[in-house]
Amino acid sequence: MSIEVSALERFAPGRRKPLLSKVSLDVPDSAFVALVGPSGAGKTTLLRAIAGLDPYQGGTVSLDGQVMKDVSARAGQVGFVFQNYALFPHMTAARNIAFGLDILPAARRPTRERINERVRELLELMQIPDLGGAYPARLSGGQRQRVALARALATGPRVLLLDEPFGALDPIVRRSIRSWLRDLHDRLGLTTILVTHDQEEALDVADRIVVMQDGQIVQDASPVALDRSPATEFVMEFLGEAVSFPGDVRSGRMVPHDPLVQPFAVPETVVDGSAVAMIRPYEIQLVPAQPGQEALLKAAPRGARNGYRHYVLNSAGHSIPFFLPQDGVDHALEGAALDVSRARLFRDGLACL
Ligand SMILES: Nc1ncnc2c1ncn2[C@@H]1O[C@H](COP(=O)(O)OP(=O)(O)OP(=O)(O)O)[C@@H](O)[C@H]1O
Repeated sequence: MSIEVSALERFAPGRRKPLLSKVSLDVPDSAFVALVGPSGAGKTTLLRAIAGLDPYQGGTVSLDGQVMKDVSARAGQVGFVFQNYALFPHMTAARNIAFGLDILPAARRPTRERINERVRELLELMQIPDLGGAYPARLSGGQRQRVALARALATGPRVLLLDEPFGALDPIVRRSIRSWLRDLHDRLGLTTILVTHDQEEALDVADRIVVMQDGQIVQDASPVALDRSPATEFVMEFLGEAVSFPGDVRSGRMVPHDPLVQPFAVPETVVDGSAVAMIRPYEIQLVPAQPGQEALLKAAPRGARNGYRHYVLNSAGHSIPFFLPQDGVDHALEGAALDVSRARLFRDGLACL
């Protein structure tokens, strides 16, 4: 089921800035989208508006091209799991899962046998077949999240909205539950929007990442496109550690101010003027310094990871982290300069095209 959000606006009393300012978003059928952004960007506000849980003052939300007016219009089609959407503590896992079916009007409610069968199916699907009789207090965090997901899926929704559902889980459980969630999404043919604070989680699980800032969408792209071409300096920094090298573009070459960094070619379309090159530490490479160029003398080792050693050097007033393969490090450092030709270029905070 596709989701189309068009020019959505939400205002709050006593607040001048809109919580959502003309947000538009198209999520095709079967897509898995991660919604990321700093705290207060409007992610939860947008998700709740899509779910129909909060009012909005302008714009529309459509499912499969049908404009949805309120939460009842979405009933049964949209399942949601919110971080604070706790299980009912006085009900077993099975009754929690059945809840959405139990409260249906009599005419639409399946028989008791059919409901119990559906609960059994969902417990199987969640890989917790024996926990139907357990009360929430007895379940681990990961098991509770599976029950909450089962409850959201009980009515057979085609859209799943998840707001930080794994926030409280430890990193190992979190990693395994998210790949399981992705499998589930694929198997059930769902359309899923996941709000997460964890960039790695977003890049790992989603086929599209939507970055929000100040109640607006600043970029909507695949993980690969987002990494290769962040639209703004903010997006570049938000998605992971980045190092900035201010400099000048002159006739198709970027010349960083830092003397340790080699100039590099940029597309002819980038006009001359000041610019900032931004790069991930693992993309920085060492190359032999050109004759007459300042060369690296030393860098402080800072531990190792995955066969690479982490270094930090101080140059031109700021520290530059980078990684080198662990073999042959020492002679690679001496007399070297930094190659940052894999950097993205920005001007006034926006990507240079
Ligand atoms: N009902 C409301 N009335 C007034 N302000 C609100 C209301 N709901 C949210 N806000 C404000 O709107 C902004 C966006 O909040 P929202 O919860 O959507 O952000 P978020 O991106 O989900 O943040 P977080 O990552 O911290 O959960 C925040 O500044 C918040 O204080």
